[in-house]
Amino acid sequence: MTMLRDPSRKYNPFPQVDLADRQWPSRIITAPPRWLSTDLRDGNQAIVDPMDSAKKRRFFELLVEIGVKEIEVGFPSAGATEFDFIRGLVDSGTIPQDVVVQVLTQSRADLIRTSFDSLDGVHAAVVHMYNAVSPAWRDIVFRMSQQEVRQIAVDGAKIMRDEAAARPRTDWRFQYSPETFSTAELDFSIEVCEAVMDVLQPTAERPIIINLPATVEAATPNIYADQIEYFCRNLPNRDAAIISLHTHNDRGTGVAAAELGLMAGADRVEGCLFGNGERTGNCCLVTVALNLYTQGIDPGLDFSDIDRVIETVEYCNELPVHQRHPYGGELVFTAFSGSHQDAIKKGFAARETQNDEKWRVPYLPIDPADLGRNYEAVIRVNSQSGKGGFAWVLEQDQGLKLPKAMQADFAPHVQRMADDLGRELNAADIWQAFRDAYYVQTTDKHFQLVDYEESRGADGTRLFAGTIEVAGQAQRVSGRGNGLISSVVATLRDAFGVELEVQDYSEHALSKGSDARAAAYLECTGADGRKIWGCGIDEDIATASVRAVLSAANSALRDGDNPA
Ligand SMILES: CC(=O)SCCNC(=O)CCNC(=O)[C@H](O)C(C)(C)COP(=O)(O)OP(=O)(O)OC[C@H]1O[C@@H](n2cnc3c(N)ncnc32)[C@H](O)[C@@H]1OP(=O)(O)O
Ligand SMILES: CC(C)C(=O)C(=O)O
Repeated sequence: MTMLRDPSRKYNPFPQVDLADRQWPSRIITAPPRWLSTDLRDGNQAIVDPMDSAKKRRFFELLVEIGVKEIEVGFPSAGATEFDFIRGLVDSGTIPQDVVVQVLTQSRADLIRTSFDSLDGVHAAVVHMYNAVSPAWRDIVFRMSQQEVRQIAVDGAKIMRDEAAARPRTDWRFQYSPETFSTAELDFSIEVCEAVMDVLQPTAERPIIINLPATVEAATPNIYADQIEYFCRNLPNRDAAIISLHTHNDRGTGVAAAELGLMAGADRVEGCLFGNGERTGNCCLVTVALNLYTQGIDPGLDFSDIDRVIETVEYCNELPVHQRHPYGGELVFTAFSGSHQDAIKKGFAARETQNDEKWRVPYLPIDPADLGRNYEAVIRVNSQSGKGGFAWVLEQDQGLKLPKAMQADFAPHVQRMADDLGRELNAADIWQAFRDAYYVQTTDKHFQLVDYEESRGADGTRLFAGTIEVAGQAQRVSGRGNGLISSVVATLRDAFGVELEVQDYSEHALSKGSDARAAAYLECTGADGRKIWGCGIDEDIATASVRAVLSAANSALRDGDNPA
């Protein structure tokens, strides 16, 4: 069996919705929807080993902490694990008063009653009933006519109504899902929902939740939006219904469908954290919420410590959050490639001079710090990286702010290391490459400063007098110049024949790295006019500059200049 040359023999294009005057494309979302987490139900029913009570409890507590106010806690009639967890949650009295728990049931009398049993006594609860309504399910699963399928819903609604009335300790609310809504005839879905509403008699003050699932995502998200707008416009007594979305991700557009569905008039979104759920998963609540956040809308869900959320979700689901998952994935704020690194580094630098809070860092749609992520992982270095990459890492890790021209000088050292190792370079690798390239904080070098003193002559010139180890042999040397740096340059020239001409010098205080307080950078030309860079790091800024000259001398020697 292979892919068909003519797939139209097997698959039909999804029909358009007849809604020429659709309004949703020009609407914008200005407020967050109501959120329902179905992690403990749709998510849980789709994992290899469904959660035990301890895991469900841990997940429940996480959802409460994040700020989710509506939580589908399970499918109580599925078995003892589910029922006991829900009953235990209720009996423990730990469900916060502002949180409403929800359970799912097929529209079958015994299952509905078990569902009410599981929640009886809780302050407030939603019983969520479903039955499939679309042609394939009617024909294949139920082998029933439209009217018979409609009757399943009506019968179930009557049992819900009666069970609720018989258990007055709880504030019961109702939810109905015409399962497979997205592949059903719209007018039939409306007819079934209207029939359920006729039984349950919702009002604007006590509305029913009508949840419209894309049980299997079968079309582009604009079609789902059309379906939602059509449904909202044509449902009688619309004010008595909260319209809820429940999208799946079979075509990879579950989040888009939910967003367009909100534009089309829905009030509520069901989904799972990081998109767990049947098959390709449910709509990811984290993504929808943070998409709103990046548009300046407070989603009402708090992902300030997203790594802790991921840790719990991964533990409970026993599924990893993909490294590229929007907002949460380990790599989603990381740039390896040179041009991205360059732009991000400039973006962060611009923020330091910018005088407002507006986020404008290229390639980063959100400030990772808002999600509790630090900036260290924003730029990582491998063979695809550029100067901005290692410069960022050296600055973050060691506090070194390499002059731009020195970055270019150091780049081939990093590139060589990345190519040789054939893997990502971590901060320690880059620091090692830097120390090797500029003979910084290493004993493995030709010229090694042991000690020195500086004095001023009567004519204003400076005298450098010190001990320098040359290939392991200590030598007392001295030289005179207009300043400390030039006196060290003169010393190296007079004592060892090293020709260096200083072109540029810069220094800065260090906030990171061992005990060092200052870094000095020296740009020189060697005997043949070639550029040579030196770097010195020391607690004392003057000594750092002396070290920078020796660093340049060592580099000159390595690169074949001025054999001493
Ligand atoms: C889209 C969704 O995610 S819906 C949620 C799905 N989640 C789950 O199914 C997880 C929990 N489910 C379970 O543990 C089990 O399915 C149970 C305990 C609820 C029921 O188990 P069983 O009694 O063995 O029934 P099963 O699930 O196999 O369903 C088959 C029967 O239910 C009927 N049925 C299916 N859905 C519905 C419904 N919504 N309303 C009424 N009847 C239904 C089918 O037509 C079939 O009937 P048949 O045996 O006469 O052909
Ligand atoms: C029960 C319903 C809401 C469901 O999970 C689905 O259709 O995907």
